[in-house]
Amino acid sequence: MRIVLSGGGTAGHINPALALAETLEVRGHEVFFAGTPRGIEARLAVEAGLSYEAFEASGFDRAHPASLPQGIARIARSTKRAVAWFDRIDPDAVAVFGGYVCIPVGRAALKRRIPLVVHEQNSVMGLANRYLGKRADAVCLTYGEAAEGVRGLGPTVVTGNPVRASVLSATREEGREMLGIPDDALVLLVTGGSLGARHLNGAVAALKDRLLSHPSLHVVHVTGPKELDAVGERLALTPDQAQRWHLFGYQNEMGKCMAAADAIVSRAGATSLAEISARAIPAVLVPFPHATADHQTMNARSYVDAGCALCIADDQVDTPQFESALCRLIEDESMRASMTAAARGLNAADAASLLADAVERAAASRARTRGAEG
Ligand SMILES: CC(=O)N[C@H]1[C@@H](OP(=O)(O)OP(=O)(O)OC[C@H]2O[C@@H](n3ccc(=O)[nH]c3=O)[C@H](O)[C@@H]2O)O[C@H](CO)[C@@H](O)[C@@H]1O
Repeated sequence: MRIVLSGGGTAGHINPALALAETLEVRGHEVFFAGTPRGIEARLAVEAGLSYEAFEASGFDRAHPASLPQGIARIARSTKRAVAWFDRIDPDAVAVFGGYVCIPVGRAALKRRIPLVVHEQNSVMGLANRYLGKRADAVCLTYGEAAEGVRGLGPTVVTGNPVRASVLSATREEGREMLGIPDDALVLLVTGGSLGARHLNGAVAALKDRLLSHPSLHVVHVTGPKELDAVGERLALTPDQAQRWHLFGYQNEMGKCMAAADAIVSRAGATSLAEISARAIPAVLVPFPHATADHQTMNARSYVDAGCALCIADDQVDTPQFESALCRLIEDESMRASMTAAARGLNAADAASLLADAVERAAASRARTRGAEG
């Protein structure tokens, strides 16, 4: 079958689509990716070897009211182009993962009666997914609660959030070799998600001396592409300290970094959480407080309730509460062991497979319709 995947804006929407693409390709399907011309998806999907088609799409910027008619006109043009593209490649199903680019791609699927599957990573549905989900053949969820209170959604199924093979299969040895970190060191990974988190970066940097007072600790600090220089300046690492504080802007080998880590400090983006639980890494989570409907705090809840993470509110990261949570994570080996045990199995290990099943079911309904028409 020929399947089109679409998602854009941040890696949190894109990487689950890439994980699904891996499974669909193993099952013998041909996969295409539709994203924007300049978004991060253009790089990630092409690096993953997928055939890429670009469509302009943008949201509404409240500070610039003129962006609304411009955005609507752009979506109308892109929908028309996506319809023409579908007429050429004749896909059996379209699966969308969130981000504005999904609106023209999803609308084109509906116009051409191509089965549409929506995947929502978060505990609260995003705008594009909510809009398309009402007419979708299947709405696949990571958290069942995401459908609560959303009227008129298509049939829902909880699949979990698919994790890429590179994250699942990386080994601790590979990770440590890539980072140049000895086997007996304790490794703390710090990440603010694909865009980075300035506040969290600053709070961790402020604890530099405290953290490095642990003689065996190495910090792998993935700052976000735009934050690297500022964090570097703030840390002002001496050559000796730089041996144990490994700084990256965007890390292409996140799977290896996770495999190398004994503990993690992270925002609570849904895709990061799926990866953290798939690798069962003890975590301190600091949800981004301004995410739509505070969905990161809700994403984090099940991990905290299950006992595999501590959660610190963003406005507490400059207080002793954050410092003591971090020190506990590093120093309390038995707490880490019980967090690891609790994390195993929290995110459905078969999420990619369940989602691929849902896409295949939707695609098969089109094949049946074609058969009946023929
Ligand atoms: C500010 C905001 O609204 N963020 C949203 C965005 O976050 P964001 O894009 O940050 O998404 P996540 O934190 O969930 O996932 C980040 C993904 O990027 C990868 N990665 C990250 C950094 C890096 O240097 N290299 C790398 O490969 C991670 O391994 C992971 O696969 O999408 C998520 C999933 O819909 C939402 O839950 C988040 O709320």
